[in-house]
Amino acid sequence: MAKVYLGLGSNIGDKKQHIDQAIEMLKQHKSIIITKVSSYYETDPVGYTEQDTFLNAVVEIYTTLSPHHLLGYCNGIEEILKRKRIIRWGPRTIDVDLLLYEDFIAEDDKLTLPHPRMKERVFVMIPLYEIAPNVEINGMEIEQIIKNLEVQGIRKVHYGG
Ligand SMILES: Nc1ncnc2c1ncn2[C@@H]1O[C@H](COP(=O)(O)OP(=O)(O)OP(=O)(O)O)[C@@H](O)[C@H]1O
Ligand SMILES: Nc1nc2c(c(=O)[nH]1)N=C(CO)CN2
Repeated sequence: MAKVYLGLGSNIGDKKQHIDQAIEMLKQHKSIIITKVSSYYETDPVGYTEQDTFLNAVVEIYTTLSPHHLLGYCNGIEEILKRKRIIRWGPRTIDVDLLLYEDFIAEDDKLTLPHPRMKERVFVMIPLYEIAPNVEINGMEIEQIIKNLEVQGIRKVHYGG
């Protein structure tokens, strides 16, 4: 079984419902076990800023799927939740990114591991740190990476009940 971290993001419609649905679909796969789910964070848009705030979270899973099969399943979740690719880094109902797959390093036309932009993204690093405070990315400690991040707005969301 491989330990994998996935990043989830939504900024269209009912953002929480989209993230909940993506997690539900991950749970439904017989070769995926979800072991940790971070808090949900409201985050300012990064990259393309003329869009609504995002809801972001990170999950830890164990899977027997290969990296490319897992990417295919994650892309399927995006399709079911009607994600449209119109603007690069633009609005989306759901984005499911492979952040880390064990300590695999990969780079081909479909998949780069670790995710190439994760270390610059507060919306990834803060939820990841919450559930994996000792993880290393490209040989760097997560605490060190977080110390060097530029300021990007992020607020933990507290749901009642
Ligand atoms: N680690 C990865 N996780 C998810 N997709 C990846 C990864 N590495 C490469 N890709 C490729 O990137 C392509 C574009 O992904 P996507 O449309 O989700 O990008 P984005 O979310 O808009 O931007 P970003 O890649 O900066 O998060 C996907 O079709 C996929 O093949
Ligand atoms: N806050 C935030 N900004 C983004 C996000 C995201 O998930 N959250 N995803 C992007 C492309 O993957 C681009 N910008």
